[in-house]
This record gives sequence, structure tokens and C-alpha cells, in this order.
Amino acid sequence: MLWLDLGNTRLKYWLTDDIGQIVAHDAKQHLQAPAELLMGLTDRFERYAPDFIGISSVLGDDLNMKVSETLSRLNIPFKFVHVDADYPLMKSAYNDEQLGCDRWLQMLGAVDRTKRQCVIGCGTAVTIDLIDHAEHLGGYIFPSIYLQRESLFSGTKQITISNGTFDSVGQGITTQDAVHRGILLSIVGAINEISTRHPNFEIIMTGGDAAIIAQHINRPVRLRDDLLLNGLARYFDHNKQA
Ligand SMILES: Nc1ncnc2c1ncn2[C@@H]1O[C@H](COP(=O)(O)OP(=O)(O)O)[C@@H](O)[C@H]1O
Ligand SMILES: CC(C)(COP(=O)(O)O)[C@@H](O)C(=O)NCCC(=O)O
Ligand SMILES: [K+]
Repeated sequence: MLWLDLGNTRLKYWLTDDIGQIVAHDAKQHLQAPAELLMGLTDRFERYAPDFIGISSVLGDDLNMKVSETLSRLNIPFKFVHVDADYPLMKSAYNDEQLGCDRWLQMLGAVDRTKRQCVIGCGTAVTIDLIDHAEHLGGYIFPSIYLQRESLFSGTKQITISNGTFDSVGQGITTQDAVHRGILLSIVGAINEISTRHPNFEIIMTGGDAAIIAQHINRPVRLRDDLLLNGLARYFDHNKQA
């Protein structure tokens, strides 16, 4: 099988064999041209001859259409995931016409009926979702540390910071440090506040920036880079049986 995750910044793919083992995977920036990026990957995909392609995309109809056109040339059946608030594995209180399918799949990949869970996706946006014994209660959306830096850069005259590392939440005494530390604290502080409000929820983090953020959380965090893939596999496995 070939699994695709089209996020706002990166395209991720995984090729798996008959028993679900990953035989190849990668993550690449798509620069809003995922179809063109996929075109360049088709040779690699064809070599593994997957019999099905399962897709998570938060890129919207126009880009999804272009992706479909590119994938059609492979002559391999493919399907996009559709969010369903009434799904057997997890019910959701969220408006399912709006809920991003990457958020939903990350939750499906993590959900455990015996637990209370807080699933945090650290991608282009940071999403925080609360699940109580397989019931999605709702969540929060924040701009990522990079989007926050870009908004300061573009919305102010004197802040011209466009690079540097996010490695501390202590107060800064230079613009560079104040910007990076303030931004990181906005996300870390929010997660710590949610963790205080929901002490019995296990904290699970995934996505490109999970490791950077997790270091500053004042409770044990489970880092899982397999959530979305796991959610895709659960979704299509279930749909096959249905
Ligand atoms: N301006 C930037 N500079 C450096 N890295 C960035 C920038 N914007 C995004 N990234 C990186 O892109 C990655 C996006 O994470 P990912 O989980 O793939 O998100 P998405 O699913 O939204 O594409 C993160 O690892 C982040 O560090
Ligand atoms: C919140 C998101 C932007 C996160 O996307 P990502 O950072 O993974 O690229 C995406 O899940 C999305 O566009 N969601 C739709 C809005 C919602 O979930 O309510
Ligand atoms: K967006």
C-alpha cells in the first residue's frame, strides 16, 4: 500500500508491504505544488507496485483535484479520507465538515477506549485535541512557531527576525531571543495550562515540531511519529470490511 499525508508544509509518504511493515518513507516540502512533487515520485512508487493508495489531505479541493489527476496516471486505485464524527472507533463532538482530516486521523491512530488522551499535532498549525474514552470533546488550533514568527516579521517594522532557533522559554534580552522565547512560550504555556486543566489525560505529541515543544512540557509526553499512518491504516482497514 501507499499512504500519503498532504500537510500544509510537507508531503509525507509511506510504502508498506503485505504485513503492514514500512518499506520506504519520506517527508518533503511541497511548496504548494504537491501534484508536481508527486509526479517526480511516481517512478519510485511504481517500483513497489502498491495495490492501493490511501490519502489524507488538508490542502483543499483545487490542489486535491490536481493530486488526483497525477495519481490517476499510476492506474492504482486511490481514495481520500473523509472525516466522520459518527465513526465507530471514535465519536466526535466537532463539526465534521470542518475538522481537518489529519487531526482526525492522528486521533484515530491514537485512540484507546480505556483512556483519556490529549493529542497534539505540531505541524504548520499546532492542534490540541481532547479525547475522553474514545469520545472527541473538541480542541484548539494555534499558528506554529514558524507562522507566528512570520506574522511578527510581516506585521511590525522593527522586528526583522526571520531565522534562529526555538530552544528556551526564559525571558530574552535581545529581540532575537524575546521573539523566539515568547513564541515558544505561547505554545508551551498553552499546553501546560491544558495539562493542568485535564490532569488525567495522557499527552501524546506528533508532527515535525513535536520534539522541540515536548522538551518544555511539565509532564511526561509520548512522542509518536506513527499516529497519522496508524490512523490511515485503521480507517482503510475498517472501510474495507464495511
Ligand atoms: N519557516 C520555517 N522554517 C523552518 N522550518 C519550517 C518552517 N515552516 C515549517 N517548517 C517545518 O516544517 C515542518 C512541518 O511539519 P509537518 O508535521 O510536516 O507539518 P504539515 O503536516 O503541516 O505539513 C516542521 O518540522 C517545521 O519545523
Ligand atoms: C488545523 C490544520 C490547519 C492543521 O494542518 P497541518 O498543520 O497539519 O498542515 C488542518 O487540520 C486544517 O486545515 N483543519 C481544518 C480546520 C479544523 O480542523 O477545524
Ligand atoms: K491554513
